[in-house]
Amino acid sequence: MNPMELHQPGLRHDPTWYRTAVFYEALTRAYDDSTASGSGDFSGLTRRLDYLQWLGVDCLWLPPFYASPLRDGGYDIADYTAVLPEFGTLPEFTELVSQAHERGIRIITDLVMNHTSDAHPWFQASRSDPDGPYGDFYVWSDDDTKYAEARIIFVDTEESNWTFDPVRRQFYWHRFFSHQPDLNWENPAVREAMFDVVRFWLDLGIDGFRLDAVPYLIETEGTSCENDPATHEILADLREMVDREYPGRILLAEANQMPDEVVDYFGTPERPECQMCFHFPVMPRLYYALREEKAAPIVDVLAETPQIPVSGGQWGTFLRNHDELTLEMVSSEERAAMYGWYAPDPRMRANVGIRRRLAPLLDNSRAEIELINALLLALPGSPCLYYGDEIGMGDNIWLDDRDAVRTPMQWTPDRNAGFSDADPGKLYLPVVQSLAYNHTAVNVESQMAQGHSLLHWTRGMLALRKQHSVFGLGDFTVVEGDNPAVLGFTRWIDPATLDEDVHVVGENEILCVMNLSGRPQGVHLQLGAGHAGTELVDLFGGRGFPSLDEQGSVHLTLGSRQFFWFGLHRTAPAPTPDSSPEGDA
Ligand SMILES: OC[C@H]1O[C@H](O[C@H]2O[C@H](CO)[C@@H](O)[C@H](O)[C@H]2O)[C@H](O)[C@@H](O)[C@@H]1O
Ligand SMILES: [Ca+2]
Repeated sequence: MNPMELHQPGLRHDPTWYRTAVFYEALTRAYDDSTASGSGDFSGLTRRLDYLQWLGVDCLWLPPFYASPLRDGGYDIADYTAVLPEFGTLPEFTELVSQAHERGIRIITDLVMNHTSDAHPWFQASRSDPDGPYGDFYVWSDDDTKYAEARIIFVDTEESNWTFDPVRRQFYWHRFFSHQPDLNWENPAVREAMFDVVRFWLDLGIDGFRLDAVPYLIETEGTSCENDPATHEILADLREMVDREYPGRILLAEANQMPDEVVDYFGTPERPECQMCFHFPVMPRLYYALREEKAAPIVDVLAETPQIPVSGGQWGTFLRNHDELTLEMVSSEERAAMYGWYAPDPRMRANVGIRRRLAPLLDNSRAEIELINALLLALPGSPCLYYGDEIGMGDNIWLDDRDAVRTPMQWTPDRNAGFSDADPGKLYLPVVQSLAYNHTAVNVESQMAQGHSLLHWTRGMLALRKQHSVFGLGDFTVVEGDNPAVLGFTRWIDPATLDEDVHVVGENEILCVMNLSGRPQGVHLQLGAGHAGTELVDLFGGRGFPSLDEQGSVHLTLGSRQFFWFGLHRTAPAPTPDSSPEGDA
């Protein structure tokens, strides 16, 4: 058992907790202001833990809250082991961690390994004293011609990945903003310093890290400077250290890459890297499938996704986060279509993506919001919700950059949406005041009071998912159907094949059927003869569905954007995993 867990009364010993967990991303600054300063803080987050527990959140992901000039939402770190004073103190942070643990909620934080702020003392020392201990901490060059094949990521603001520093009279390398110099990971001292940062936070009891912008650690001439083999070596070394010194803590990769490249961030059985990787390619396909009214984009991207190469690995899935909805992982034709559907106003775009929240993206259609969430919860992976999307919060495209989607959480219909007691003019960003998403209409308190609100619906869905570990642990098989607008798939598991310490509850085989179209659809689904006579048991409590016939097929009718989740209760024993589930395919 992980010794830390002896001191964490609310946490159950569960080495693979992240495979069945629901994650929730909350910005400390945006969640709750306990001091009327105009900015959220740790104590504010702590007093909202009961809400998160009620909602069904298992793990809170906190983006950077470290000392920072805040020129990139805190991803520009000026001191890795100090917290931003406006967010509170280190003891207040550790209190947040222990209060979360008491409620059975784990906490992961962001680790920004690729770069620092230019205000970081390491950079200041590096630029002023090239021969000193930090002289080689960053990637310096006499000219700006190296690594010419590396793309620019922040295309809205940057023209080059090199910037001239007038103090050192050399160029420094940066994959993001010019105020975020890349660390030189070829230098062993950088690795030591960053591993110590990791130890510092793990010693405080956090449960792991989201590894920010992790493909860009190492640069090699003549390459894209992404996914370098030496970057993978660093990650494998990091995992080795964490497993040795802090067993049970997790690493989650933010590698915005194609399926065959992102999968490498799990590492290999001999050299594991991250237990989890965000699945960037699947996210835009969910939105694409909804507008094209076809299952194929989802089926295709999952078919292109290689098997996770290590045991115990898990995808992290999401609909939105604190960044733009990135369109880097779709083709230029798909991107053009998505801009047309989802970002008709150029103000809605940022870099290669769309800076809008979930509800406005879907025109506040409750049916579409429910359907895309049902996809998120049923497809392979552990889902990560973005704060405020559980109540259908809106965005503010008149704010700069990704601030559009980082406005204060809307708790009540009162002043400042119950987020802060400060003068409204003092808030770090204004509360959303648009007609459709005004905080007087969209807030937690009102939705708590309405049994059919999106908030109650979301909570119910998380609870249902939790009753069936197959959603987190199971395999995925597409079911053959005759209607391209309907996605059918099974999630299935053979508990006998799982390690003893993996705790399984609920159905072993679930059929999910989702109508991606805005019109009613009929579909004939073919599960195969091994499923002959199988009963369909609606997990939402509905009745009167036909059983599968002797060929293992069934005809279903779905309303506009409707979905079903059925337990499959076979009349004959399930085939062995090799032959299951049918092709039984
Ligand atoms: O620290 C710099 C940035 O790192 C993350 O960036 C990611 O977001 C980008 C879009 O905003 C994306 O294009 C890139 O592939 C990612 O690595 C972080 O999430 C950002 O907030 C941050 O600015
Ligand atoms: Ca780098």
